[in-house]
Amino acid sequence: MKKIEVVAAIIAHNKKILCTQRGPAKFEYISGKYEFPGGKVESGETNEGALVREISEELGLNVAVEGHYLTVSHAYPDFAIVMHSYVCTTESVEGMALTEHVDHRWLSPAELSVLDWAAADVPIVEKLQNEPNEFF
Ligand SMILES: Nc1nc2c([nH]c(=O)n2[C@H]2C[C@H](O)[C@@H](COP(=O)(O)OP(=O)(O)OP(=O)(O)O)O2)c(=O)[nH]1
Repeated sequence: MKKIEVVAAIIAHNKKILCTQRGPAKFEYISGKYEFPGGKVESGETNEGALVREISEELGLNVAVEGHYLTVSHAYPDFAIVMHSYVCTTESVEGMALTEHVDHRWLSPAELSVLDWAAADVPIVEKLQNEPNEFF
């Protein structure tokens, strides 16, 4: 089975977390799901470098990577992912513009479960809801 390595940003701002929604996708189990923005690591990149690049491309935001949060392995029916999540902060969200997502929400950890998350994200959402953090 194809295996991909992905980095994802838990962007904290004013004690809320940025949640982004994918548009229509090839696989129904990914289509329209909420996720943490990010993407695949390119060759020669560090995880942190890939994350800063992806967030700039997808959202026009300049983020600082504060630290590793949780790595999740998940097998979807057609491919498997290893996803490394990192807590990120940004000084300003002014001028944020979604280039790849169809919706975004800023939610507190307790509110995250109102969204329909990609399956691989569920362990991250659960950790965010169960463990207090200085950022949100
Ligand atoms: N960025 C991100 N991707 C996630 C999350 N959860 C999850 O299952 N994924 C999956 C969806 C995608 O199949 C893959 C991320 O790859 P990607 O964002 O680079 O790209 P993609 O497959 O949409 O696009 P492409 O570059 O292959 O055209 O990981 C998440 O929280 N963030």
